Amino acid sequence: MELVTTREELAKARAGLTGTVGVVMTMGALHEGHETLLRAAREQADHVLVTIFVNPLQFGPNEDFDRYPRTLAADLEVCRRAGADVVFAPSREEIYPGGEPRVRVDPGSLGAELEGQSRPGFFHGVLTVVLKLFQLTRPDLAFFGEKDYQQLTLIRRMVRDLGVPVQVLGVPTVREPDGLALSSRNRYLSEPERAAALSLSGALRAGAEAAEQGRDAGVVLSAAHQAFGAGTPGAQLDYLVLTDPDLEPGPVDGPARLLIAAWVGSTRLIDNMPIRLAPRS
Ligand SMILES: Nc1ncnc2c1ncn2[C@@H]1O[C@H](COP(=O)(O)OP(=O)(O)OP(=O)(O)O)[C@@H](O)[C@H]1O
Ligand SMILES: CC(C)(CO)[C@@H](O)C(=O)[O-]
Ligand code: BAL
Repeated sequence: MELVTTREELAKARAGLTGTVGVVMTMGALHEGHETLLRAAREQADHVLVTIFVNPLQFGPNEDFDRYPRTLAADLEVCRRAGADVVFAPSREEIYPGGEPRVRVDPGSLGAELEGQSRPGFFHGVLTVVLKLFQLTRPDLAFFGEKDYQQLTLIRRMVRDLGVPVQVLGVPTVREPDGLALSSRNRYLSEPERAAALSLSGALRAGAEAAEQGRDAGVVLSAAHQAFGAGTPGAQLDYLVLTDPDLEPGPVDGPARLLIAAWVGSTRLIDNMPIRLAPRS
């Protein structure tokens, strides 16, 4: 496995990869969720390229950019174990040599909703760096987690709308045995906060169960709200919504997605689950 930190080194390493290349983009602090993405890439592409970059552009002024966990040595071990060929871990200057870019990718109206409402500019930052990393790594396949479902949806839209020559593949969310979605930010949680964080997956599970019992969208959503309220105290709801699986506006029917975001202490967590509503008669 080769570690490269400059665009020039990356270009050389990329030129040496013959066959198909799968990319896994990360902000480091790798966990079993990332490893699952790496394994999916290993299985479906001839070569695996991992990027590790904590992208300042997607953090708001009062967010956790400075304290975001940076664990490069351990991350490289995970990448090696998962069979990555190349790891690109650039500095901020390497990605943004002229300072922060003035031209950014516009995520459209969905970029201002849900995550975008609480994190203004977040998706401009995400899509801009993802597009840049696509250009630098030139992958055939790109793997993103469903845990960040709105991000995955917007990356698919960008690829389609801007004609980026890459196939985007979504990987289902990896969870702890008790249901908590793995996330690098789980490291911030104290023990009582970790218990309160279970309210997110608990709410989604309650919604999914109501849907399995044939309940309509309104009942599914209120079951999820009730379960959230009944969880260990300490989680503050940001949003809990039931939407179309492509996050398109309009009535929901059949396949749908339940999405949640909540604050647990000073940590903001997100989660989501696929839901199948009985067709309305
Ligand atoms: N539990 C998970 N299951 C599947 N994929 C995941 C999971 N957690 C993260 N990913 C995916 O890994 C990729 C890199 O994500 P990132 O490095 O931001 O990790 P993260 O755990 O989501 O971090 P954060 O806590 O900052 O949200 C993204 O495509 C993300 O969706
Ligand atoms: C896609 C990504 C690597 C862009 O910085 C980031 O948003 C993430 O880790 O999900
Ligand atoms: N996991 C998505 C990146 C972020 O929350 O900043």
